[in-house]
Amino acid sequence: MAVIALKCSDIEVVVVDISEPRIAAWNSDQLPIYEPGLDDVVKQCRGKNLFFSTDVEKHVAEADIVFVSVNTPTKTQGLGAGKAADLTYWESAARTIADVSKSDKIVVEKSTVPVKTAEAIEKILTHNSKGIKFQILSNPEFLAEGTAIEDLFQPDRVLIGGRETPEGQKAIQSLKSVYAHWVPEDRILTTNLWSAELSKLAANAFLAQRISSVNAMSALCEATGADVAEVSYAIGKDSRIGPKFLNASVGFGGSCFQKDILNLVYICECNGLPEVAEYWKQVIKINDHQKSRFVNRVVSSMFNTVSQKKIAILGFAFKKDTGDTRETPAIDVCKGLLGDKAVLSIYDPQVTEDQIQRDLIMKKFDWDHPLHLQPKSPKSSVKQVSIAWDAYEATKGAHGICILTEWEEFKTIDYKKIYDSMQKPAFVFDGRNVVNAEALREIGFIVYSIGKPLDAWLKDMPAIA
Ligand SMILES: NC(=O)c1ccc[n+]([C@@H]2O[C@H](COP(=O)([O-])OP(=O)(O)OC[C@H]3O[C@@H](n4cnc5c(N)ncnc54)[C@H](O)[C@@H]3O)[C@@H](O)[C@H]2O)c1
Ligand SMILES: O=c1ccn([C@@H]2O[C@H](COP(=O)(O)OP(=O)(O)O[C@H]3O[C@H](CO)[C@@H](O)[C@H](O)[C@H]3O)[C@@H](O)[C@H]2O)c(=O)[nH]1
Repeated sequence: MAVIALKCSDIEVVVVDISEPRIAAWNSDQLPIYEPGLDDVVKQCRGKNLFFSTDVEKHVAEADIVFVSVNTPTKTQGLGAGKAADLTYWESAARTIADVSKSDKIVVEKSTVPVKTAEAIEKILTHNSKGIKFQILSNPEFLAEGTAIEDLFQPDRVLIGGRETPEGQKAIQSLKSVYAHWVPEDRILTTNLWSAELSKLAANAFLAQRISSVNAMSALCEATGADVAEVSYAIGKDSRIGPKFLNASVGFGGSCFQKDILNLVYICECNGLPEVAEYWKQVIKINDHQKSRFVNRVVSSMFNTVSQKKIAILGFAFKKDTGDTRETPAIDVCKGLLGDKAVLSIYDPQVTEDQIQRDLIMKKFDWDHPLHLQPKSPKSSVKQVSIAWDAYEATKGAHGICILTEWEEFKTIDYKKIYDSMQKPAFVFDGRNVVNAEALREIGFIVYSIGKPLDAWLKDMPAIA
């Protein structure tokens, strides 16, 4: 919304949210999320044509176009628990729109939703409409965190789905004219509603599938002596495959991939397609396998026990350039190591202590609810976990280091200084392939890099899954 405000000075944008602390933060100098370039965009428009408010009803009533970007968590109870999208917040937003509207509106699905959600939303809106006309459009968001501003300034495509009626087509044109302020026309795709809704789930499923595919290969590389970076490079040269999104890792995280695939799996099951559902489920199974394979590698390399050993965790966010920890692989890796009684010292340049403690205690899927509905701070903290201010403090006296986020600073820290302060033998388990393994081996470290030929030490201590 901030980018729309920046690019369309003739449009007034009001962002409304039921969370008071969040809106207060958006109105302050300390924005509630870390995203490169965002501060600058907000500062340029806030108070001019970009406003943040908790007065949902007033601003919805006044708007011509309402973008609904509320959370769509995975259901934790009842029908479809663990898979289906929980549309409680969406339904509540739609009811608010229906209740407070006094003029015709375009309602845009910006949240990622199951296919056919627009049909349900239409029913809620028209049921209470008092003669007011609503047009529903699907306009899924494809930005990635960490590069959100770049992605929004120069999107590969903007996708708008709408009804095939004259009113639907007119609404599509209205939304298209917003993006046309800065996006070339040939990058604005228009489709029917269901294609737009499904394309979002399909895009994330394909992207996640690429990572699970390369991660599956990484296991085979370790077993055979192949190097996953060389394999990725070689296959990426095939223009049909392409070079992007082929980095092996400790596993994918983030608020979208797992949730959206589970949602896709559920939709397949509901449509009588169990084989298709099973196919997509494998993407998540491989991702879970990759995380537990990493934990097993750490434990087995360190004489099959990490009990009471200090392990430094470098990086907790789900990727670099964000403070977001939703579904970060670091949660499962840390829980796995804690299960083996390790003592963890965690450092991440953008994640707070409170957030890390909360993540290690929170139940699966609980993170995806509005802030004020989540537990405020952990009832108790995980005692074997401490948070460090930098990589040197985190690694002091440690037996091993796990690199779980690819922050640039982890490439340039002084590993000799770190080695000297650690217990010996000193281990580095690089879950993001960011370090120069050879240089670290020369210092004296035993190094494990995902999908790379194994040190003699590691070969002698196979990780049994
Ligand atoms: N984060 C991403 O990079 C990304 C990218 C593409 C799509 N999406 C999708 O966008 C949606 C939102 O994701 P997010 O990461 O911004 O989630 P989020 O949890 O950070 O934000 C959702 C906000 O909606 C507010 N909210 C809930 N119910 C409300 C209501 N009835 N009225 C007003 N506000 C309400 C919450 O308080 C919260 O601040 C999800 O469907 C997600 O899948 C997210
Ligand atoms: O080669 C790669 C690329 C990514 N990742 C990991 O995959 C996860 C997701 O990364 P990324 O897709 O870059 O970030 P997200 O912000 O989750 O963005 C995804 O999810 C968004 C929400 O739906 C979509 O809008 C974006 O298009 C889609 O890329 C992260 O843990 C990455 O570290 C890898 O392990 N290897």
